[in-house]
Amino acid sequence: MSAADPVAAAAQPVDWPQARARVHAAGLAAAPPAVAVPLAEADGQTLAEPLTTLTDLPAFPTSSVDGWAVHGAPPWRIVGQALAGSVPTPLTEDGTTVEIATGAMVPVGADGVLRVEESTRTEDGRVTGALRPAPEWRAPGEEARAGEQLLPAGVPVDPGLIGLAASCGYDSLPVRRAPRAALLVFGDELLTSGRPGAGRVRDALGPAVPAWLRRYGCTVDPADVTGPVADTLPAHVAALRAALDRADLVCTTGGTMHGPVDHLHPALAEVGAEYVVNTVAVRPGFPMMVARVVGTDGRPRFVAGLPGNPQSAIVALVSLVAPLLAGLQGRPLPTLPQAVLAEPIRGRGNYTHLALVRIDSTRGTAHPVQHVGSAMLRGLAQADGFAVIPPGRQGEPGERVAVVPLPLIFGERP
Ligand SMILES: Nc1nc2c(c(=O)[nH]1)N[C@H]1C(S)=C(S)[C@@H](COP(=O)(O)OP(=O)(O)OC[C@H]3O[C@@H](n4cnc5c(N)ncnc54)[C@H](O)[C@@H]3O)O[C@H]1N2
Ligand code: MOO
Repeated sequence: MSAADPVAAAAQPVDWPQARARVHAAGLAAAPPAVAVPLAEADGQTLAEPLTTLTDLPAFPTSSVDGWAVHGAPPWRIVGQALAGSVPTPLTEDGTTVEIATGAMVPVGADGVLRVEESTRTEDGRVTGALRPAPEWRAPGEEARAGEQLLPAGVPVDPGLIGLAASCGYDSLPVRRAPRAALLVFGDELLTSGRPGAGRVRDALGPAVPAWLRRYGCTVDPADVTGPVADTLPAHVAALRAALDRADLVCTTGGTMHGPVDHLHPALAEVGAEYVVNTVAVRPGFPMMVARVVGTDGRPRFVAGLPGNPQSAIVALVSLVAPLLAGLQGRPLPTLPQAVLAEPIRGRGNYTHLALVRIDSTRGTAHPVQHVGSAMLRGLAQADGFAVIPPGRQGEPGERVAVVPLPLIFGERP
């Protein structure tokens, strides 16, 4: 092996927390510039600048009830109407009122708004009743003052944020667009349909990884999922080049080791990739890696090598791909929730152990699941995430540990 041989560089696994921080920083450094997108297209993108309100919220004194805006002492003579959507004539004369609708601007000079159901009419058609002590309108700025920061940069744009942005005057938002990902599946032994047998297994990652990636906020076009790629170096290099032309992130599955038909590392060398992280001190999934490839346009792209064992591939997704994508979207490194272990979990020596668990969200406890071999997916399909058992430790019942969540929607698993 020469010093330039990427296999030689593979030697030292990086600590799991350090690997996460390193790929996140690499993603952040390569985050594309902000673009303005219409509100209706912003869901799932990432806010690139803090959201500050463009006006006071509310922007004008707003009646919160249907009733009467009054000036002076009762009874009040009706002098007009204030409907939502316009600027009402000021109330200047004592003993006058305008009928007002919920959401209408309260006229200048109003002392109060009387609810319609708490008002009566005098014989001569005037309005009377007792005002409640608390005002029945929303004061300008009671929710926020013009220029006030409502949310920081780096938060995901979701329907709640979109509604808030509309309410404070935005037509478009500065966002970092969702990264585009591609997937290359390596492994001649893989079947893409039918039942496994006779030495051949079903490709479990080609259908599943794009779905996981979309849940991390990526765009994955079905045309960008390729596989199985033939187990030759030229086929790997060609597939990698084609995918790098289209995608910000190319995930690969399998071939992360150095077996006779594992061509990932030599293919990375051919395309001029440099490792960000090459092998991580974590079990399962230690051969996971992330490399950067600078395109002819000068823009960096990333390759994430997920190990072929199916559970290990998902460990690599939650361990490295999630922080990398957070960085590429200008989001902070995801903080990990915690849970209390309900049962012991063995340690894995000098490696961090990521152990599949179900979370009981009412009790805040983490429960190990069965069928968790790195080649198995049965445990994963019932789990909410992975409990993190640090190197040199055992997970003891009652101990509070970090949990890396799978990107599931809260409450999605029964
Ligand atoms: N001599 C050693 N061999 C292996 C070691 C080791 O330390 N020394 N580590 C094992 C570990 S750990 C892992 S993880 C795997 C990683 O291997 P690769 O990333 O090179 O993956 P492959 O060899 O291509 O496949 C491994 C395994 O996974 C199955 N596979 C692959 N792709 C898929 C897929 N899309 N869907 C379903 N199953 C898939 C494949 O058939 C193999 O059984 O290396 C170990 N070896
Ligand atoms: O680390 Mo391997 O991923 O144990 O299966």
